[in-house]
Amino acid sequence: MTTTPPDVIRCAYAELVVSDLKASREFYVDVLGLVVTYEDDEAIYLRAFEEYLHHSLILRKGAEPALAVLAYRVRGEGELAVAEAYYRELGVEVRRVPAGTTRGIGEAVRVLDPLGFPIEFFYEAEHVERFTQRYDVHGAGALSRLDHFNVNTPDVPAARAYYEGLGFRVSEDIRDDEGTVYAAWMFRKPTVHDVALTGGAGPRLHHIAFATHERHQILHICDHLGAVRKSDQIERGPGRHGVSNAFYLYVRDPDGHRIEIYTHDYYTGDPDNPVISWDVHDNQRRDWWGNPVVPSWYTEASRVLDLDGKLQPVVERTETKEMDVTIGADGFSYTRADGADQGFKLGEQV
Ligand SMILES: O=S(=O)(O)c1ccc(O)c(O)c1
Ligand SMILES: [Ca+2]
Ligand SMILES: [Fe+2]
Repeated sequence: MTTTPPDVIRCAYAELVVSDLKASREFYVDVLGLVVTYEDDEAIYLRAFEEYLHHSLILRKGAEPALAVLAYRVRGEGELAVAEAYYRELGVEVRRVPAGTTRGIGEAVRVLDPLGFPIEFFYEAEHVERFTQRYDVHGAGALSRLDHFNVNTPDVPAARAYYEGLGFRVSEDIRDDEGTVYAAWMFRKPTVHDVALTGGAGPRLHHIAFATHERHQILHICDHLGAVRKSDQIERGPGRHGVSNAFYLYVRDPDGHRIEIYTHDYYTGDPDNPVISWDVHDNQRRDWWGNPVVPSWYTEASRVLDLDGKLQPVVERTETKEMDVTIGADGFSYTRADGADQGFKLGEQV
């Protein structure tokens, strides 16, 4: 690449297509407590309590539940031309999007990136009230901000190289002793990640994560789902991640889109931030307490749309799959890496 990449600040918003706006509103607003910035019959624009840009999540009514866009904020309007040149040199589809194409967002550049994801770069956005200290409207499960995207892509090293080209750095990864890489976490903002690359058939959206300040807010969301008899929307957790050290919960929205609620990861902003590499057979990598990763977490994810709103085909992963090497007949995970008793968990337990 001869051109410099756009200066990305952070992950900023996602647009999800949902089949039933009312059912989705009950999930994202009534249960998760996101704030409605604007809504009409076609779409709902949502933000978390610390956010002052117009939205960090759009729910758009449509027949085919899918990811419509992942948007990154860049450091200034001038970065749009940089993004345009960078992606034209990559040889992928690039479009200039006039201000207001997306309510609340200024001029933007949209690309279908080399991994097959619809990505937007923007700077200008409408400011709305920041509810940081509006404790009178925070629920007991208040979400503070969007934290990261997690995407399924078949070739993690290739995806990592693409994101490193964009100036993202790796904070943690999961690999085996043959050198297969199963996942990588990459950041621009000084936290563990803005985007995670999860080896698997892709392009697919694995999840979108919101941060809370406190673990008890995550526990309240679990209790709230129990109270409305929607505990089946809890997919995995609550628990403590090995990678990132975050306390976490995964829930599935009415269309099956996966949302993570996440708190307590760590600062990564210094140039010499040490990269943490996990052995794929370490049973504490994905849950520090050794609790099992439910198979649906490995297999299910949301399809993505191209820039014209058509479903993108999915390419299977050709390298070994994490689920195959850690659970099932050939799978194993240890709690202790060496010594007589390694605390093996049999496949069906992990
Ligand atoms: O399950 S992992 O500990 O690998 C993990 C760490 C951070 C995340 O955001 C995540 O979704 C999953
Ligand atoms: Ca706490
Ligand atoms: Fe996550």
